[in-house]
Amino acid sequence: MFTRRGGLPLPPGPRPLPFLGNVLDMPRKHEWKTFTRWREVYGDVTYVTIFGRPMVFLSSAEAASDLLDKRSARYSDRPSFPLTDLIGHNEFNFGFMPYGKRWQASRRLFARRFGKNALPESHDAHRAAVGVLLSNLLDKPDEFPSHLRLHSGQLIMDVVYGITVKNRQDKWVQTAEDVMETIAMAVSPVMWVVNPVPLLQLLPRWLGGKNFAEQLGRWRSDVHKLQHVPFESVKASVAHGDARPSFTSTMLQDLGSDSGDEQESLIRDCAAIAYGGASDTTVSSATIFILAMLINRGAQQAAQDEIDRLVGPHRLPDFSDRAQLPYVTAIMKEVLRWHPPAPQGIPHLVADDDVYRGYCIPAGSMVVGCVWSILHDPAVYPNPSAFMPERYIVDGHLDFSANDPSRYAFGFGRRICPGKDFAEDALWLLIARLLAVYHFETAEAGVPDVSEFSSGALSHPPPFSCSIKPRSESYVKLVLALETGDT
Ligand code: HEM
Repeated sequence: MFTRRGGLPLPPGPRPLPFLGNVLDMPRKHEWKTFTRWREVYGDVTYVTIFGRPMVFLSSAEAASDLLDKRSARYSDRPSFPLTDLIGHNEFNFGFMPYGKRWQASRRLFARRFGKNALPESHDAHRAAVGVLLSNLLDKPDEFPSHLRLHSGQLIMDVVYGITVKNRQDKWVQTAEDVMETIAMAVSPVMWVVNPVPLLQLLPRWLGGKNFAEQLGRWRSDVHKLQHVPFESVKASVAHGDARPSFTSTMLQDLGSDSGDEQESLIRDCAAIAYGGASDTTVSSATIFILAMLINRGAQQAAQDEIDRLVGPHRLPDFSDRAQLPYVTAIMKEVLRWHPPAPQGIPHLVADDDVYRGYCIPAGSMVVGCVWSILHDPAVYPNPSAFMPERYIVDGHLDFSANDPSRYAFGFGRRICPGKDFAEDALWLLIARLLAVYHFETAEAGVPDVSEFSSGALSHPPPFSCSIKPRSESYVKLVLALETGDT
């Protein structure tokens, strides 16, 4: 099982086959379950190879933090993903760029709108998007999955481009959803090292062969549209002097007249990536929240009691109430832990040979922080499969200093999600306001099978139905007043 390299053993892992390596050991679905099982069998640092390419799986907080956080200078590169590269993401998407100057410049620019200090600039957009969500739920509660998608599309289009999205059929939302679906597939573990394109091109057309080349062309064209079309529209508005405030318009206005195309393309690319990073993750976490409320009715009631005591029925909870609503915040944290939307994060790449606990970590290894396994470690989160917000409440106070799920759910080191605090704001307001206004109850079909979350880079709960009813007439009036702007 151990192969020596530079005199040191490689970390343990499943026995590889000649040439193929561990290709047959790689999971095809519910990857997080396999990675957690590997922890039980081989320990929290597991080594596999696929066609000679080394991969290291870190499945404890200690191992992930030792390498990806504390040695981040060495562990912050990205492997290339064959399909994302073919679609063109490596050319503009800093999430897939190698560690380097363009990546650093992108992160700096991104932080100007999505960093902690800039968060209040987006609060009105959060309130507006949640307002539309509350109102849509009043009209057509059964269509909540579609309303959640609209909420995330509206929020991010508003913040990034100042564009008002009216419905899910909106062309911007459609394009972004298509692009995101492709990314999620292209970055899923089965695609980490296998390039499916040459194989698929060899197939006859009736088996998807030539169609796949056409499909690739469509994907590239979607990416191009997402990257250029909304940006060009904002650029034109800035030139006319009638642009709405947004990440893109502010950054373009701040550009000096002598700044070149390079700076402008950086703004354009960061804007497109913000949409990509935010849309599906926000939908997934919001849907997981609703599912959790069906499963743990006690948690729903406890949060509503807390809101009733502090806020009452004549206004909606707001960001200024956050410190006084610890149970609502605990629910938000537990949503991120119970089923993290990105269960195995995005793999990093180690630039040079390294040594950890006496093992050699070879240069060029793909290094995966197993987010789900870490957040389901029973030593840190007892009874990990239960949805238990009270695990963050100590002596009546919110305390997640020892077990904050956000330390892992958003990835690691210098690559940690740059939208982390924005995402928490979005999820917190959505949870606080939905719980204030609505009761969530199991529909006739019953509670869905929670083991059936979708596989891949971004994971969603299985489709489920749910009964959503206003908690009182006074909340109905509040929501109707939001519709008329009469608040
Ligand atoms: C619940 C919501 C979210 C979750 C769970 C999440 C999770 C993650 C994870 C696990 C990574 C990989 C980090 C790593 O490589 O170690 C990541 C990267 C990234 N996320 Fe998020 N994210 C969320 C929301 C957002 C939002 C709202 C934005 C934009 C506003 C965003 C933008 C990005 C970008 C641009 C990257 C690439 C960073 C890089 O490679 O340097 N994410 N996210």
